[in-house]
Amino acid sequence: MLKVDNLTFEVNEEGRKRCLVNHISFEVKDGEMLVITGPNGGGKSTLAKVLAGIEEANGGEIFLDEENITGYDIDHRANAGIGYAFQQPPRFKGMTVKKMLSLAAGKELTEAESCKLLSAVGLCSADYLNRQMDGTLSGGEMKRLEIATVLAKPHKVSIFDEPEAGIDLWSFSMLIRRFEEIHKEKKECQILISHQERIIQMADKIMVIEDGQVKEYGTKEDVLPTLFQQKTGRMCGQEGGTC
Ligand SMILES: Nc1ncnc2c1ncn2[C@@H]1O[C@H](COP(=O)(O)OP(=O)(O)OP(=O)(O)O)[C@@H](O)[C@H]1O
Repeated sequence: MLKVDNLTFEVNEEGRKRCLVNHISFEVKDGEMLVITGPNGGGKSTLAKVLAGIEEANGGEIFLDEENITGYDIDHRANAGIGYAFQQPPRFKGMTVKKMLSLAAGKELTEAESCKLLSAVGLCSADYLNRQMDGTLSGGEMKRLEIATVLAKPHKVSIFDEPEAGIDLWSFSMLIRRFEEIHKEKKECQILISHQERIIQMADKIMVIEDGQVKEYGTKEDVLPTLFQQKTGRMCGQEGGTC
């Protein structure tokens, strides 16, 4: 189980503090899927980066199965069981897809295992296994490979930031199927950041984040009916304050 208590993260913008994650608390039980949604620039990716240890929280605590992981760096959190797929994945020159998948899995993968992973994200292994993870791959290909690296091994918590972004409809359907399979196994906590209705519909719980704050948080049954009717009244210059 992941438990997040009063998490805050602020940045200094030209001498002014701005709170991007403002006292956020929530929990995700084993087997549960939380979908985080909300307007652009609301703080969803920043929250994901703080959870993964890419950004360091200014306050609050994160527990993974009773273990306080707040002080852990990115490697330590990954070892503790947090898997994270970036919104815009980084490229690695000199690394093949096959090598990257094996590194992500923590063991040398067979051809069949790599193939299964690539199929889950709609890629044909014959075309990709020996490709370099570099600038020759398109944005959508990189995105799908990044997701495959998170799917390469079980995690206690898997975080996917806008998995739908830049992915064609056919690959998206394959991916949804894989998320549903993991969800049915009821072992991992899944956190999906998304604006996509089909993904939001899969959730057990939905959290809406705006201006770094939780605007709605509850079961799908509670949050979904009002979700698509909400309007945001945000004005220029109103975003964010201090934590
Ligand atoms: N390191 C940083 N320094 C300053 N501002 C930042 C930093 N990282 C993000 N921001 C700003 O914080 C706000 C939240 O960004 P974030 O990427 O978390 O939003 P988001 O909810 O994921 O948006 P989207 O739906 O567009 O992906 C944005 O206004 C962004 O420009």
